[in-house]
Amino acid sequence: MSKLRVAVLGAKGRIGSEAVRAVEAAEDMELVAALGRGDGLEALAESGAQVAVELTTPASVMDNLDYCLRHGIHAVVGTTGWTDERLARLNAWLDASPGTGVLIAPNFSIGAVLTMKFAQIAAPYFESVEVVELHHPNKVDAPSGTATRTAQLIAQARQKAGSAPAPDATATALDGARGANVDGVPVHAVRLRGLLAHQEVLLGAEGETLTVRHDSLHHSSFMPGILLGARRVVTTPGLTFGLEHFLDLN
Ligand SMILES: NC(=O)c1ccc[n+]([C@@H]2O[C@H](COP(=O)([O-])OP(=O)(O)OC[C@H]3O[C@@H](n4cnc5c(N)ncnc54)[C@H](O)[C@@H]3O)[C@@H](O)[C@H]2O)c1
Ligand SMILES: O=C(O)C1=N[C@H](C(=O)O)CCC1
Repeated sequence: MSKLRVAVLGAKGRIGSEAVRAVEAAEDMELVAALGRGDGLEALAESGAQVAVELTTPASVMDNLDYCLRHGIHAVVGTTGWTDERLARLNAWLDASPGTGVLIAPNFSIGAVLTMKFAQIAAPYFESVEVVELHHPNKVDAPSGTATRTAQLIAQARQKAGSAPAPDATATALDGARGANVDGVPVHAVRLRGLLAHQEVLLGAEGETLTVRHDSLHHSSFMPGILLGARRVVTTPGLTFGLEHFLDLN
């Protein structure tokens, strides 16, 4: 059986360098390109890459995906910074490249995906819910893509259930003290040397609280999700948002 030809973009970065090693170690994959900042994208088409694993920066991801979709190269994207406007642009490119698939995964780790699922299930049963994400201090965006997605999923679940807004009597607050408001859910971002990627969803009701916590302790936690994404995206045209769709969790 022929091997899946995979390229990694952001190959010298924290997660990209781990992805290079994971693809090289996968028996059913061949690493055909490993590109860093400043490397020409033409190496993707010239190498015959079927899938590009995009792990760069919010500033670079759109140009890289534009190239991939113009060349019919599927993409597995871990880079953050997704807005409605960016998703609309990506969907337009996908419409012009029928048969090509893109997976955007706010988080590739199974534990983080399950955290989001558990939070979604629990959210309508508690009056209060807030998200705290904690990351290494080299992270350039806040709140994390995972926390933003978690808050959006919580808000959707509460809206569907007809939940009331969470109680909050705050009348005066320093800017930022109550976190960022993501669809009505407060999201707090901590940046601390020694951490990698962590998240707590705090839920509260009269007389009880529930905390759903996940810790990524090493970048290896993201690798099974990236490899699964690469295997599945080649037969899944269009946009898939969230690894849960490839884990049959929906
Ligand atoms: N979805 C997930 O599970 C997951 C997990 C970890 C990190 N991330 C995200 O992945 C991204 C990268 O994170 P990181 O910690 O590895 O950052 P990093 O800064 O260590 O790595 C990014 C790398 O991309 C390179 N780069 C920038 N522009 C490029 C371009 N045009 N072409 C090729 N390479 C380019 C940079 O030089 C750098 O080496 C961030 O958005 C982060 O939030 C996602
Ligand atoms: O280290 C990072 O940067 C991470 N980014 C993703 C996010 O913003 O959610 C996933 C976790 C690690």
